[in-house]
Amino acid sequence: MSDQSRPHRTAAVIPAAGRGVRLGPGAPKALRALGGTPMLIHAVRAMARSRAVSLVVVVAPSDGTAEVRHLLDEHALPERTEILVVPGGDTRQESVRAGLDALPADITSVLIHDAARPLVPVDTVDSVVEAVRDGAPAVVPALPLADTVKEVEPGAPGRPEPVVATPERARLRAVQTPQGFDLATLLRAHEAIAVSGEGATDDAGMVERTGVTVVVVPGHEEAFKVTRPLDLVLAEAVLARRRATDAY
Ligand SMILES: Nc1ccn([C@@H]2O[C@H](COP(=O)(O)OP(=O)(O)OP(=O)(O)O)[C@@H](O)[C@H]2O)c(=O)n1
Ligand SMILES: C[C@](O)(CO)[C@H](O)COP(=O)(O)O
Repeated sequence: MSDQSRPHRTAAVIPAAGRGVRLGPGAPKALRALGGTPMLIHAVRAMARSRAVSLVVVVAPSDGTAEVRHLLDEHALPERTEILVVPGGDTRQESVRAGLDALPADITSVLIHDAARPLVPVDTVDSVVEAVRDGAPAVVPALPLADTVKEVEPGAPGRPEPVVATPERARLRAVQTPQGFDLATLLRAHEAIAVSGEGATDDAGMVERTGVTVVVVPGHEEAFKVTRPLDLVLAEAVLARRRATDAY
């Protein structure tokens, strides 16, 4: 359980050090444009829109910290939000760890948010923060699945893969970010996983392995991850619709 006696201060860590291989050749994914603005700037604004977030740590490509600092300086961001930039690592897990290491001592809870999810609405961010502040040590936004999922036995490349199981779809959720944590809980998970040397595809998965219960709050369709070229087409369409209908 989180320490309820300390005053809350929430930070967001944005891992943005990936190359974006699945998106295709070009600049690191977080620096590519969405509606004329780098995806990372959208992601920082998405975190800063939450009144609960007073610090954002951007984890930049290790050879791109100066470029990222420059980008942040030239785009409008709320003045009440402090922004730090640190260099990332070779894996998402290492990049998140670099962001956590930069947090000041008064931070009690943290959001980990993919730069690759630039359009997450503030209500989703706030509901994650609220659940953590209410005492949940680990919270993920998630949506039910539309497709049926099969577990397969991976075989040789190009060969059909045998199905070994069909998990009950109604019990499955597709997990998004920001994922919210009591900071001490997430740090313990990172330390435990670093020792065992195992990788993990999200932070909540690491916390689960330490025996802590992770809870789910509703995610949002527009919090999807820009991973492949078609995702960028969809993100452009969502952004254009927002700009036509909101003061975005
Ligand atoms: N070494 C890494 C790898 C990933 N990330 C970040 O983790 C988030 C989720 O990763 P993903 O969408 O897989 O991004 P990439 O690793 O850039 O994509 P790909 O796997 O296609 O190269 C992204 O914001 C990415 O920048 C990171 O900070 N450091
Ligand atoms: C953290 C995540 O976005 C949750 O769905 C996802 O696991 C990241 O995976 P990636 O392969 O690093 O994009």
